[in-house]
Amino acid sequence: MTEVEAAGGRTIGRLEDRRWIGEERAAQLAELAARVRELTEAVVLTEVDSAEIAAVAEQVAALTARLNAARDQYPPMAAEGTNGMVRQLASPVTGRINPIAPPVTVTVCEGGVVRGEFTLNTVYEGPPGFVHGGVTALVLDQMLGLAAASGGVPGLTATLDMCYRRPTPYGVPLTVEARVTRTEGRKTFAEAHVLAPGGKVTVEATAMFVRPLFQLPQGTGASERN
Ligand SMILES: CCCCC/C=C\C/C=C\C/C=C\C/C=C\CCCC(=O)SCCNC(=O)CCNC(=O)[C@H](O)C(C)(C)COP(=O)(O)OP(=O)(O)OC[C@H]1O[C@@H](n2cnc3c(N)ncnc32)[C@H](O)[C@@H]1OP(=O)(O)O
Repeated sequence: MTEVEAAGGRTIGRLEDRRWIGEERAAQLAELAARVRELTEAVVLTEVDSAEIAAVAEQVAALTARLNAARDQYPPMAAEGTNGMVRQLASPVTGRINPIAPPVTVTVCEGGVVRGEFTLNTVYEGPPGFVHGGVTALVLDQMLGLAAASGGVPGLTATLDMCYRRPTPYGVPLTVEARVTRTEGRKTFAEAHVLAPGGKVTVEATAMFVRPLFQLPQGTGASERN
């Protein structure tokens, strides 16, 4: 397939280097990731005594060693989709198998419009009581990139501009909507926003994606489903 060269001669996007996992294994890993998300929040919120913390730390280290007993060099970034497009299962935003992903559930609509549903827990706190602005930027970047890939030209983020209108609450369902505004050659422009319950916009973003001169892997030009 493709060999993609980036700065420093490093190659990216060689999908043939990745393990392609099936639905059953993806679902099993998604279940594990969900348990680890709960663990992460429990670590942040726990009030158990120090002996218990030490005991749990030992057990978690043992569990990590069990998973590392057989381990790959790369995430299984892609699994085959029904339409021949790849699914980035370990995305830090949409990846069901990645414990640091909220994860955002994505729907790709017609005409470069992408919609996502997600809830952030206390782990993502920035200002007390609200979501960290870098986390909403992460989510918006990914959704803008997906809009570009599905309705414009797939590319890397060249610019990302954020406008924080109101603090974003955690622990409640949030919506993110992104759409392509125009395409000029290798450049795709897109806009997006995050909506709190009740429909109030908390964050707006605009971005420009540039299709790199190196060849992108097959499957990056349309929808990403998780
Ligand atoms: C993208 C897919 C990757 C593979 C994934 C595989 C499977 C997944 C499947 C589906 C996924 C689909 C979508 C992915 C979703 C989200 C994406 C995540 C987004 C990221 O997480 S991505 C990481 C952060 N991102 C970078 O790591 C970029 C580092 N950067 C570069 O790699 C280069 O910088 C590059 C390529 C951007 C441009 O480089 P270049 O050499 O090709 O282009 P060049 O300089 O010739 O510019 C051409 C024209 O763009 C204008 N231009 C360029 N840069 C500009 C700027 N900053 N401001 C204003 N204008 C700018 C010029 O002014 C000129 O304009 P003009 O033609 O009018 O003169």
